[in-house]
Amino acid sequence: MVKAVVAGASGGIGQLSPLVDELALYDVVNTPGVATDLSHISSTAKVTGYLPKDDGGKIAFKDADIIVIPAGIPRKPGMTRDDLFNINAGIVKGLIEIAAEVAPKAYILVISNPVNSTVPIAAEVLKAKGVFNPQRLFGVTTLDIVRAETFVAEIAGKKTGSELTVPVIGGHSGETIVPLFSKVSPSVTIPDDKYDALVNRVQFGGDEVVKAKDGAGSATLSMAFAGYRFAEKVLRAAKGEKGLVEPSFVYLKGIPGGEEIAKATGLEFFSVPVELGPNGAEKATNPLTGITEKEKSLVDVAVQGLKTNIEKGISFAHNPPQK
Ligand SMILES: NC(=O)C1=CN([C@@H]2O[C@H](COP(=O)(O)OP(=O)(O)OC[C@H]3O[C@@H](n4cnc5c(N)ncnc54)[C@H](O)[C@@H]3O)[C@@H](O)[C@H]2O)C=CC1
Ligand SMILES: O=C([O-])CC(=O)C(=O)O
Repeated sequence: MVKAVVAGASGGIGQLSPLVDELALYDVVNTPGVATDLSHISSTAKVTGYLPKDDGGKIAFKDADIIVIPAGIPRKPGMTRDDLFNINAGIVKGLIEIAAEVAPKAYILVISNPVNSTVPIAAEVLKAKGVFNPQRLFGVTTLDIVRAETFVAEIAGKKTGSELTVPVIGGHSGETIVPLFSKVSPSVTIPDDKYDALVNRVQFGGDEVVKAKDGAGSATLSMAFAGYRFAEKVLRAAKGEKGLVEPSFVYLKGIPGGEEIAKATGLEFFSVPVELGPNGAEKATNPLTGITEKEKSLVDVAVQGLKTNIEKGISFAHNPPQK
């Protein structure tokens, strides 16, 4: 039996249907409707919806195997992901507190932005409750990889991005997002005159959507695709499938292979390709070996931005503003 929880389930991203036996939806609004809607899909999953009243959060999260968190506000044009911090930091903190109490062994997938700060908040909350397992906490950066695959495929003349593996590392906002085109598999040649624009499009793909939606939010459908891809890999790996690798924003020191990346970057958190397995992130691969000079300078810029974002999250977790 696999129980999955989606917290923030009534939003644009939350309405996805993972491959699970039991799907508990939690949100501050609308979950009865979303749950009824999803329950009509001919899958084996039992779908239930919970609201905060009557301890709905705790009941929804209780003994979950995987908890996906897309709860919180999305961007509007002109905003950075960091502008979401003041509202979303508290939302993520509250949800992780529930997870720590009633589902301490769950794989936790944080989608809520700013991921560069919400994942450190989650780690600190779990540490304070004595249940932090770094191998089971993931910042979801898969949409950056999906975008990179799509945009590289366009330039490389491939039919679809799914023919390519494009590592994207670092964080999940603007210049903290670092695509490694030198490590695309199968390898591609990016013409020099297209390189900078391609990097920029991957780094600011989210802004492209925010602008086009013109006030109606940020990416939801492509994020649902990306979230599903990542969650499904975590679940397949949990069931014993081998060779499943996907980059994710993780706490490096708690994952085999992560220590050397933490040393090289001076950061505790960084998105790196992780090999998934029953324990969660079984191994982190050092993506920095053999990268080009251009990629090295992108990493340097990313590291600076990430340092600030990570510190902001950690400090919020220890000193949340008084209400
Ligand atoms: N990691 C990534 O690649 C991406 C992250 N995002 C982020 O995902 C988040 C959600 O985006 P959307 O679904 O478009 O927003 P949305 O506004 O459509 O949905 C968010 C949902 O969260 C719910 N919510 C608010 N407080 C809550 C709480 N305390 N507990 C449970 N649910 C709560 C809201 O009621 C709403 O239904 C945003 O922060 C957005 O920036 C969006 C796209 C990509
Ligand atoms: O751009 C945003 O705010 C949402 C997001 O994280 C993305 O689409 O990558």
